[in-house]
Amino acid sequence: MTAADVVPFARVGVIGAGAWGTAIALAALRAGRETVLWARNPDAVEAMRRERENTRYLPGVPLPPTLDLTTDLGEIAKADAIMLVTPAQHLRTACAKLQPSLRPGTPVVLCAKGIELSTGCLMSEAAEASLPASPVGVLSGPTFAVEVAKGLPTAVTLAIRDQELGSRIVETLGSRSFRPYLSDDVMGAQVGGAVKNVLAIACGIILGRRLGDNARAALITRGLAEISRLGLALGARPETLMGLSGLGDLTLTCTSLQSRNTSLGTALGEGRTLSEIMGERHSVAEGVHTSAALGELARRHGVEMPICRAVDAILNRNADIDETIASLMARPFRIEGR
Ligand SMILES: NC(=O)C1=CN([C@@H]2O[C@H](COP(=O)(O)OP(=O)(O)OC[C@H]3O[C@@H](n4cnc5c(N)ncnc54)[C@H](O)[C@@H]3O)[C@@H](O)[C@H]2O)C=CC1
Ligand SMILES: O=C(CO)COP(=O)(O)O
Repeated sequence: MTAADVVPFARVGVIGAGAWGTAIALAALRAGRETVLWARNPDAVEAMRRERENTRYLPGVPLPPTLDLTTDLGEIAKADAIMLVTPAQHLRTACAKLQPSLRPGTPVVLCAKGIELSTGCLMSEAAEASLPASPVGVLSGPTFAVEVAKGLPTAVTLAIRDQELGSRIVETLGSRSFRPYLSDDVMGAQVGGAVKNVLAIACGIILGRRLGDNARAALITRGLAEISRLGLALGARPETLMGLSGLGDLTLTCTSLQSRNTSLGTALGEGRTLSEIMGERHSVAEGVHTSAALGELARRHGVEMPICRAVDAILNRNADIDETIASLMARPFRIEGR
C-alpha cells in the first residue's frame, strides 16, 4: 500500500484543552481535518469561542473559526479518531466518561506523558483497561505545544499495534509542519516521555544550583541509561528509546527552560519550595507525580534508577538537594553500559 492509498480520518476529536490539546487540535486542522476540541469547563469553552484564543493555556495563538469547541463528550465520541490529552493522572477518569458513548473500533490516541500514581500503570495500560473495544495508540516526541501550535517543524512517534490503522492516523495528523513516524512499539513510545519529565526536573535543579554544563550532560546521558533499563524491562525496543519519543524528547526537555519540568527544577535548585512553585502555576508538571510512581514500578521490575529516585526524594520526601546530589556522586564507580 502506498501513502496515496491511505485514507485519512475525516473528523478528529480532542479531549483536553490545555496547551497540548489545543496545539494538537490546531495540528489536525492544519492537516485538513474537521476538528472538535473538548474542555470540561463551560466558561473556558465560552471564552475560547468569544476570544478565539486559549488565553489560559496557550496565549498568543489564534484559534481559527473552523475549530469546533464543545463541553459535550458525546460530540467527541462521534469523531472518527480521538486524541486524549488530559494530564496523566486524569486519563483513566476521562476514558471512563468517554466509554459509554464511544463506538467500538474508534481509535484513541494517548498524548499524556506520565505514569499513574495510584496503580503504576503506563497510559496505554490505564486506557486499555477502561476502553476494551478501542484500539489504543500513543503519540509522543519532542513537542513544545506552542511551537506545534504555530506550525513550526516538528516530528513525533505515533505508536499503535495495528499498522494499517496507524497509517491512517499518520495521514490524518501529518502535514508539512507535523511529521509523525509510525511505530508498533506502544510500550516503548511511552517510557521516554514519562521518565524524561523526572529527568528534566533533575536538569533544572542542576541549572538552578549552577552546577555546570558537564553535570547536565552527564545527567542526560545517565538519565537515558535509566530510561533504557526501565524500557527494556517493560518490553520496549531499544530503537524506540533512542528515537523521537525517547532520546529526542529527553534532549528537548532537558535543554530548554520552555519545559515546565525543567523550569520547576530550576526554581527548586534556586531554593524555592515545591509548594511555593506549584502555588504559582496552573499548568501541569508531570514529573512531580511520575517521580513518585516510578520508585515502585522500578522496584517491581528490578531496575535501578538512582537519578529518578533522587528527584522523588527531593520532591516528595523533603530530602536536602545538596546532600542528595552528594550521595549520588558518592556511589561506587561503575562500568559504563551496565
Ligand atoms: N504542553 C506541552 O508542550 C506538551 C504536553 N504534553 C503532555 O500532555 C498532557 C497535558 O498537558 P498540557 O495540555 O500541556 O497541560 P496544561 O497544564 O496546559 O493543561 C491541562 C489541561 O487539563 C485539564 N484538566 C485538568 N484536570 C482534568 C480532569 N480531571 N479531566 C479533564 N481535564 C482536566 C485542564 O483543564 C487543562 O485544560 C501532559 O501529560 C503533558 O505532559 C505532551 C507533549 C507536549
Ligand atoms: O513534553 C514536552 C515536550 O516534549 C513538554 O515538556 P514540559 O511538560 O516539561 O513543558
